Amino acid sequence: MGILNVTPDSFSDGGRSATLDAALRNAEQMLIDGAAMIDVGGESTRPGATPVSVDEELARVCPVVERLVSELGALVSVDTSSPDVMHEAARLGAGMINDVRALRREGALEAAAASGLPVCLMHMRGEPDSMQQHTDYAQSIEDEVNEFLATRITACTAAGIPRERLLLDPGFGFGKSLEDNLRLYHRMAQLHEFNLPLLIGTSRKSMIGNALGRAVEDRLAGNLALTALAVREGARLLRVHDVAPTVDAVDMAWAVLQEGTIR
Ligand SMILES: Nc1nc2[nH]c(S[C@@H](C(=O)O)c3ccccc3)nc2c(=O)[nH]1
Repeated sequence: MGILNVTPDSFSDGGRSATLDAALRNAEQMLIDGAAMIDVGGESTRPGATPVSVDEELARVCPVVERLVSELGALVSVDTSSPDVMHEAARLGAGMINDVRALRREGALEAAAASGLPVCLMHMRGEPDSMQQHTDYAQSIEDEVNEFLATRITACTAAGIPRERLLLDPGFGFGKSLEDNLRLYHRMAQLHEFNLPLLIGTSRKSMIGNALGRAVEDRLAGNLALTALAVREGARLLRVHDVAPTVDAVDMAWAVLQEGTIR
């Protein structure tokens, strides 16, 4: 899963059309490099970021989703917590909803159910602008994550979203300390008890920066190590910025795990 940020702070030049063309070129390259899916996010979940209005998020996301689908025939996931954005993106041909708030926003369960799309449920404690204050957990991090995801799966099935449409994501970096992230990564296979596909997102995140003392632009090697481990632990989707190197890391790990077969 290639990450496509369409927040203005992810493009130095600002300007919507420049952003749109740049986004499409970026997405096309990720597809050429082997991405199975493009994740389009219009709300920067940066801690402390000012919340984006729904209209602004729609203005950023919808033109990109529409062109990715119509011009590139891409499988697009939309990284949003907003019911309106879910609805519009599904209408424009998005193939998956990726919600870092696991459909907890008012109306999100209903919008996701109505969309008929697969949904990735991710664990986050609190809200992006407060999550890093709450990194002390009463119970173990892995039990906190499992319990949370179990409740969200129940909420989804109760809202008419069949569990076969769900994917799970432990939410690395969302309200978690380095120790939490490493411990959770080591126990990732515990999530297989739900028998649902796992999506893992660690690309360029501070867990790599903190573990290695690397700036955000120097975290690729760290994430390739994590990628190989995630493949071994049975993860099925890896949400990354650097698609080409990640495809090699996945293929190499897969060749070992499948004893010599390579795609
Ligand atoms: N499913 C799934 N969706 C995701 N969206 C993101 S945004 C994150 C980033 O660093 O990309 C981020 C966090 C904080 C600020 C900016 C960007 N992370 C994930 C993830 O780990 N899993």
